[in-house]
Amino acid sequence: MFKLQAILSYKYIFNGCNILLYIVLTAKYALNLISLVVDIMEKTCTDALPLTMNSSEKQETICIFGTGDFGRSLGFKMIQCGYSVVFGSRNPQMSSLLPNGAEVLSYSEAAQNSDIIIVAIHREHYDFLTELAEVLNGKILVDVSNNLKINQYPESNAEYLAQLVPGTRVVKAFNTVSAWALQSGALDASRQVFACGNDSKAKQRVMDIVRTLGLTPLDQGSLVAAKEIENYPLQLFPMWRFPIYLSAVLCIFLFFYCVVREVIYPYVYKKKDETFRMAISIPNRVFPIAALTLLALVYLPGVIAAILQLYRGTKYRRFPDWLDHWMLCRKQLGLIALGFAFLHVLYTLVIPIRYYVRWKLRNITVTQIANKDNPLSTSSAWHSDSYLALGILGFFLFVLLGITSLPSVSNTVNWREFRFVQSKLGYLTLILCTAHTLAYGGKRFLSPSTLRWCLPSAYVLALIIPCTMLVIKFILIMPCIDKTLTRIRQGWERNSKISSALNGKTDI
Ligand SMILES: Cc1cc2nc3c(=O)[nH]c(=O)nc-3n(C[C@H](O)[C@H](O)[C@H](O)COP(=O)(O)OP(=O)(O)OC[C@H]3O[C@@H](n4cnc5c(N)ncnc54)[C@H](O)[C@@H]3O)c2cc1C
Ligand SMILES: NC(=O)C1=CN([C@@H]2O[C@H](COP(=O)(O)OP(=O)(O)OC[C@H]3O[C@@H](n4cnc5c(N)ncnc54)[C@H](OP(=O)(O)O)[C@@H]3O)[C@@H](O)[C@H]2O)C=CC1
Ligand code: HEM
Ligand SMILES: [Fe+3]
Repeated sequence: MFKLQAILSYKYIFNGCNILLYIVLTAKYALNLISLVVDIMEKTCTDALPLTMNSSEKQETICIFGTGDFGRSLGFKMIQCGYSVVFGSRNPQMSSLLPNGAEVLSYSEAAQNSDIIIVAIHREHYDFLTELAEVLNGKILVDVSNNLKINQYPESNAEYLAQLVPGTRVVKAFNTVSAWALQSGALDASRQVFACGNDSKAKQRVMDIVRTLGLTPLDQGSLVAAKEIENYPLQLFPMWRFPIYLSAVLCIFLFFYCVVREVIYPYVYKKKDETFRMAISIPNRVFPIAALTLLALVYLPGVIAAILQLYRGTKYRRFPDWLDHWMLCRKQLGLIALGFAFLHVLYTLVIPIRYYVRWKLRNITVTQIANKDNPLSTSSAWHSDSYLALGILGFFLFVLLGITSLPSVSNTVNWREFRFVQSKLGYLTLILCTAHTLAYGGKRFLSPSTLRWCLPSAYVLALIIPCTMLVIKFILIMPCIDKTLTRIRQGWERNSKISSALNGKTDI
């Protein structure tokens, strides 16, 4: 008994010691943690110091020519960021519209105050700058101008400015940010500022200013790039145009195809009014078919490119323009396809609450009650469950592809991971969606009873491109062909081998 008590008290003491030790250790870790936090805070504070010092250092004077909308907005932003701003104007009186703290002088007086001059004037009014050539000599002129039309002038505005005042160093920048966004602070659109110029020091200084204003400079090279930069704000979704036209044409064609089969045909033969199908049934054919076809068209150019490379025996020859263009708008094609797949899923979700479907179900129930002998068909249950499961899995991967194409996500994965998702999982998505459609068709596939005016069911059309493409892809990944293709992609050339062999023969 005593022994037991002794053991127990020993155990308590031991436990007490353990707890004490635990408290001491916790306190020690807590102290360590606090000192670590203090360290980090001190470090952050000292790291923050140069920033505050920088802001006092950057009391640089910038001259802005033109007191119009853009000049004023840029001046406002620059003063906010700690620069001192001098405006050059035809009428140098201080207007209430100009930002507080700015100075307004005549153009030539203003130019003498800074070696960076932002020309916030329309190109049509640049002529007077030739008179200021002497004052402007050696200075950095920043051309911010835009045109009203793409390729409006033979040369870019920035190159024109450089020709007009040859002694200056012209840099193109800021044309992609709007006056409104600069002033309201709501830079929702784009923070990117494309910059180009022949003098790299001048370009770097302008890019430093861009950075200080909280924008992101993107170096586009020499002044030759100015034309492209000037066209950029005038373009309206250039990479989206072809995918949008293509999907519109596809949807219109499919819609009329289904109307002929499912509305006009029953009306002509059975005098039945089935026009209500145009609201949900037909769109729920058009959208999934368009989604599957567009998804196949995302992967088709890769297959065509591979065939071309195999045929040519080299990767060093350019693809035809149409293929290049097609390759470049695959992302947009894919995202439109994803949009259509979403529509298909939404239309599918409402199927059970449709009046027509409920009416049909009621009728089926009544007939079932009449002839009670209607056992569960396991094969039908398998059929419907399997095509639905394939659709759900396909849709899941489709959404995954869409998520990885968001810049915030794609920036966090490396190139190999991105290719894996986009290429490998992309093909898997295509296989699952094609299998979903094939399984949906089931035994009815190509059965003559489904033909109406010789037109097959719409989903048969949906399968043409994906199936053809998958068969070709399957052939391309056969080891013998894949090996040649991989060698070609690694730089091997068939002709150079033949020619070197020939050279070898002549040598002998
Ligand atoms: C929802 C959705 C979102 C998408 N988002 C994006 C996106 O954000 N960004 C994007 O780029 N695409 C996106 N796509 C499009 C598509 O997923 C990708 O373009 C995908 O990489 C295509 O895979 P692929 O295997 O056909 O082509 P790739 O892997 O690009 O190959 C195509 C062809 O390029 C050539 N090639 C490939 N590698 C080499 C090499 N090393 N040397 C020489 N030639 C080579 C070959 O000829 C090859 O056949 C999206 C698609 C969908 C459905
Ligand atoms: N507004 C915007 O959102 C953006 C504009 N830009 C570019 O910025 C430049 C200025 O645009 P914005 O401020 O909107 O235009 P505004 O018409 O509002 O201003 C232009 C300014 O140019 C000066 N100017 C000099 N000479 C002449 C002249 N002969 N006739 C008329 N004006 C003259 C004027 O200033 P003063 O009276 O003081 O002499 C005038 O206020 C343009 O090249 C434009 O393409 C670029 C990106 C966005
Ligand atoms: C959650 C995912 C999905 C579900 C639940 C689903 C469900 C369905 C259903 C119920 C049908 C039959 C529609 C009808 O009777 O008219 C159908 C057909 C079809 N689905 Fe899906 N689907 C899904 C995803 C997808 C995806 C991602 C694609 C392709 C990109 C796709 C392509 C098709 C096609 C082409 C048809 C045949 C259309 C027709 O001719 O009627 N589905 N799907
Ligand atoms: Fe395009």
